[in-house]
Amino acid sequence: MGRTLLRSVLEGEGFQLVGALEHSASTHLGEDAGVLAGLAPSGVTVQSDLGGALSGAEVVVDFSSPASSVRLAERLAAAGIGHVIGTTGFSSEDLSAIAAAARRTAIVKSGNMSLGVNVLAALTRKVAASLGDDFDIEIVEMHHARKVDAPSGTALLLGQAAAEGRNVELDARAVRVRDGHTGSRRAGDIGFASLRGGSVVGEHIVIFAGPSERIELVHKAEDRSIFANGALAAARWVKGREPGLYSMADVLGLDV
Ligand SMILES: NC(=O)C1=CN([C@@H]2O[C@H](COP(=O)(O)OP(=O)(O)OC[C@H]3O[C@@H](n4cnc5c(N)ncnc54)[C@H](OP(=O)(O)O)[C@@H]3O)[C@@H](O)[C@H]2O)C=CC1
Ligand SMILES: O=C(O)C1=N[C@H](C(=O)O)C[C@H](O)C1
Repeated sequence: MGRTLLRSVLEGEGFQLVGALEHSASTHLGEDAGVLAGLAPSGVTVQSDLGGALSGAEVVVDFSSPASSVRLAERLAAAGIGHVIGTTGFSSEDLSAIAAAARRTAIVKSGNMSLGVNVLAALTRKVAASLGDDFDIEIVEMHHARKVDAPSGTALLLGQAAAEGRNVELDARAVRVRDGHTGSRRAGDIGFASLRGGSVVGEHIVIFAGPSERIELVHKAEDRSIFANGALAAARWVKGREPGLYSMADVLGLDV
């Protein structure tokens, strides 16, 4: 995502790249960020020094790992710099740390930055609210072979929308893995299935399986630029906002 994001920043309008941060073992340290993204030199060098990378920054857009996003959230909160978090795979402790940071600075966090998925989440909430427990909700996701977390952040976001539509807690209803003699499906559960393979950018299906009929809501990402462009819309929106933890529905003004 770093390279995709660099291309969107450097080719788009209204943004100035002031820093590019990587982990300390990255083979890209010292490279020009523009060249790394396949563009003309940008004059910004990829570095692992947080203080250096943050110098002059108004907003940080962060697609990294849970541990680094939490560390970054704490640093940005102390500095009062806006934070856009696209990272997925957080533990509940990580989420609490991010919520605490959001008391001191504005954070937009979403498991999926695209317009399409956030509209899909709104639809999922509405369909879930319209149907009873005799419609079983299952969420299927497929991603490229190198994705490291499951279920995807998007699947969890869609599961959360379904749970809100049904007015239940996702944690109490989620079935994230099935294996062996599981027994029959419990009415009201929200199931997840994760597939990994090849170069799939990201596909999600929300299935409402009822007696003798089924509704399926589908999103297929075709290019990672949709995530980068959504993150930049969030960066523009979050700059100068009051501290708080915001979603892409807030950024996009979706009525959900
Ligand atoms: N909220 C959102 O909208 C999004 C969130 N994320 C999250 O951001 C974090 C960082 O993500 P990311 O930059 O991918 O992590 P990494 O930099 O760790 O990349 C993961 C690996 O997957 C490879 N890869 C990415 N896309 C594909 C594909 N379509 N086919 C085959 N290989 C692929 C990358 O290859 P290469 O280095 O060559 O690109 C890289 O080796 C993660 O937590 C991820 O879930 C990611 C995308 C959108
Ligand atoms: O790791 C990815 O690639 C993606 N991660 C996000 C997720 O976990 O849902 C968003 C997108 O689907 C791509």
